[in-house]
Amino acid sequence: MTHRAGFVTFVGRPNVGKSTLTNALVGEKIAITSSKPQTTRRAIRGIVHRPEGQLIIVDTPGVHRPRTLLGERLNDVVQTTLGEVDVIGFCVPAGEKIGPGDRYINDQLDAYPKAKKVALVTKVDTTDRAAVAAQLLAVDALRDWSAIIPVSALTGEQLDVVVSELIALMPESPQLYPDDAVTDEQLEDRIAELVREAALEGVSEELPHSVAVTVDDIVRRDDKALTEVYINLFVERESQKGIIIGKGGQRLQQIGARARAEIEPLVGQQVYLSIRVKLAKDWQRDPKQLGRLGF
Ligand SMILES: Nc1nc2c(ncn2[C@@H]2O[C@H](COP(=O)(O)OP(=O)(O)OP(=O)(O)O)[C@@H](O)[C@H]2O)c(=O)[nH]1
Repeated sequence: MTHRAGFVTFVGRPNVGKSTLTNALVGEKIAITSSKPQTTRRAIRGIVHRPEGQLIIVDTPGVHRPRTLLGERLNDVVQTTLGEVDVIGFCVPAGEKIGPGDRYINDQLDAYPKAKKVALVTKVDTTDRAAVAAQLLAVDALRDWSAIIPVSALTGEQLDVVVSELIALMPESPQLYPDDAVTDEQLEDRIAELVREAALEGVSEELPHSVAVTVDDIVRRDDKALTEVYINLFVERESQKGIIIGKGGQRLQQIGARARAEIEPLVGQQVYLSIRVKLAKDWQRDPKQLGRLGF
């Protein structure tokens, strides 16, 4: 049997379900998701193993018109990734009409002639069969795709088809990662992302973009089965500190509890989580601060 392996990335407007699809295919949460657009900030790699091949999924930020330096850097991440992958999966939700944003991204794909292009009609569970069929036709008219696949990351419908079609498009290659690898993300980065995800839940539209999280220190205690995790959570304005912390520190406590529940299985033991909320004034527009925060 020929073994195939290679890289795929999903592109599409913010919020079309790229990260959720990545997690569903990998079978483990490696990318955080939220109902707020533009949650993903870095290229994250998830790995899918099958006897016939290996897929390395590079999850990228959604493409959008940049309004800040952070926005520009996120678009750069996408451009670099697109130039390096074997297959590009263009995502459009089943229940939303194809608009200028989708067309803009589709046009951009011409700049990457080496990559094979697949269309994924996502979130098919949100609409009926007739609407899905209509969307498949609309997507077909955009370009000559190597495949067009309807899928739901939520119900799992057609996930196996996505995997086998993508592997079939990969070059012949031995395994690129060991059998047990699900991601090449560092533990520290995964922890920071889980805290950011917890912080994004239940906040208003504007705040999510202002939140950045770094891990200060991870200490595995010798005297007991406990890992201490020290987190810095940055906001851009003094007023945002109050929103994150909440009355009597209540919101911050909830954020900590939610994040801890996800971090403990990753670390494999009980976690003490300390989150310090700090001000990094206008960090999204400041090159020096962006650098310090890892962008
Ligand atoms: N019903 C349904 N909802 C979905 C599905 N996939 C994703 N969603 C929801 O759509 C929203 C956005 O999903 P994400 O995976 O964060 O979208 P994204 O494209 O990665 O977004 P960015 O990181 O902003 O680019 C979340 O609220 C998901 O729960 C699906 O198959 N069915």
